[in-house]
Amino acid sequence: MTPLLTATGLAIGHGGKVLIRGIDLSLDRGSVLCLLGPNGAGKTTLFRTLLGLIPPVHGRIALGGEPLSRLSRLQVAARLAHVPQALATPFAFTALDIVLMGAAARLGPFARPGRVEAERAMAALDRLGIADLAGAEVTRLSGGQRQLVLIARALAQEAAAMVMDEPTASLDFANRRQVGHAIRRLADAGTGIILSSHDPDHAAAIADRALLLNRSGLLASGTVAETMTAGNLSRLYGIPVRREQGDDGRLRFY
Ligand SMILES: Nc1ncnc2c1ncn2[C@@H]1O[C@H](COP(=O)(O)OP(=O)(O)OP(=O)(O)O)[C@@H](O)[C@H]1O
Repeated sequence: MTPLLTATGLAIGHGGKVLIRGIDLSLDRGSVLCLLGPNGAGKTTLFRTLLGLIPPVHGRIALGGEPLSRLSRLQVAARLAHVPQALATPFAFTALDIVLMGAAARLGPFARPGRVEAERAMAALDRLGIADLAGAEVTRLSGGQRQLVLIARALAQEAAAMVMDEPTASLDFANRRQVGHAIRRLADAGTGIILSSHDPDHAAAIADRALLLNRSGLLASGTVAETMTAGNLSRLYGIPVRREQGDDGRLRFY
């Protein structure tokens, strides 16, 4: 089956200056790929490049087998949805308003969302278990609830793949777990998800594959078990890291 997203021989950076070169990645249906790396390694730059917001310095990106450079903004939106780190709006939109923006993302700029989009938005809220929050003002929701609304917005876009930049960064332990479960359930139902995290335990709990990036470039790429070794994480963060596997099979890092 054609991967949802591929990058081949990719070099990323700003203003033509290379930050990281030699990135090859592939995202399949039902898979969670986690980017790990220290602050400033280039995770957000990679995401922005994959979304077509900044041009690659070299290399090729394809969405569903089609070169990204040949796709219109609407065609990209139909293939790849973006979940930002946090909902940055001071306005009292309801959760349904926010999710409708995703449902309408595939309409032209002058089309108004109608009944079909409203139903799609409600279905997305329902799949994330927050249909009861549809009428709630987002400024009054908890950080975890707001993050679920953002994921519902991406889901309503009906793209096969999603990019999530540190989706659990500002969340407490319980909210992080709730959002993590929601992400895993979406992947198990077929969505391909590429996300970044600063928490190796959480990444190992929800991801199938990992990509380790530091300021010198791409350190490792492959399954969580083979890439998230104590040696690789020690090199990645520049501190000694130990890895243990619990009786439940979960990897934990100290
Ligand atoms: N618009 C820009 N123009 C020039 N350099 C930039 C720009 N945005 C980011 N950078 C630089 O690119 C490098 C990578 O930044 P990026 O935000 O991609 O890292 P990151 O891995 O997402 O970091 P963090 O974990 O802190 O979010 C940094 O050195 C940053 O200063």
